[in-house]
Amino acid sequence: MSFTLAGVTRRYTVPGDRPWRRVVRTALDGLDLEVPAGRDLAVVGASGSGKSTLLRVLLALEAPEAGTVRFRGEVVTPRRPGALRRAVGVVAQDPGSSLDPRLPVGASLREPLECAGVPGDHGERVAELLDAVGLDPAVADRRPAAFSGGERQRIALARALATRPAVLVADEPFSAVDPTTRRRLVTLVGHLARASGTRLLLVSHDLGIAQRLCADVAVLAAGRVVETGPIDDVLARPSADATRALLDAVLGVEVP
Ligand SMILES: Nc1ncnc2c1ncn2[C@@H]1O[C@H](COP(=O)(O)OP(=O)(O)OP(=O)(O)O)[C@@H](O)[C@H]1O
Repeated sequence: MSFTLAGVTRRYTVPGDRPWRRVVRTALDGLDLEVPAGRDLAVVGASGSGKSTLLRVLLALEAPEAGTVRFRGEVVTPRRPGALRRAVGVVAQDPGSSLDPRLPVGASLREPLECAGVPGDHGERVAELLDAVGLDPAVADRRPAAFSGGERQRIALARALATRPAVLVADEPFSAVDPTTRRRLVTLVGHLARASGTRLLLVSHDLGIAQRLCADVAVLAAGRVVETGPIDDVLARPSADATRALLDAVLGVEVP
């Protein structure tokens, strides 16, 4: 996958406690991160640590105020995303945000193929994608409202994988579904990624899911990467307070 972020700072200016006041929030604070090719990375961290902002900057959807984002060695920006858009599929937390409620799901699956300029009417690929995520290809003419939350997330996953991207970026993709559906989706994502050779870049607050799907982890705190490495080692021997706090929250005990 091969992303390199160097000294990335992203700030937001928000209204303060008086109409004329403004407060600057530093979401990413000189963040450095190397995501090597051929590895699956989980980005974990407490709420507000900057995970979603990191994804938006890394996907060149937002420009940082300082620092650079490189994809396969090339600097990428919202105006010049280079090879990035084609190489990456994205699954959001809420499948509602990636599926147009007015479109039959077959059309939603066709869209990324058309945008990428893939020739043909894509009927076969749409059927293959629905089948791959465990849905009957005959449902292609139904609209998103006809599906459950878990099914919609499967369709969003199929859409993200439609163009056979090199990297699947997923922001808390399992948080809006019930535990049973979540387990099935986690297994499905792992299976599909392995089957298609797609690398995963997963944002999650669930360390168990992160460990199940990714070999590496980067722990974020206050807009910086405070610890990174093989996830089994990091979770067994955490060195950053933020990692210990995440483990405390999962285990319900203090990790020394
Ligand atoms: N569009 C925005 N406008 C204003 N502030 C923002 C915006 N996006 C993020 N922030 C602020 O930046 C900080 C980091 O937010 P971010 O959503 O990246 O964290 P997160 O780790 O993804 O949190 P969560 O796990 O709760 O989703 C927070 O203080 C947040 O309020």
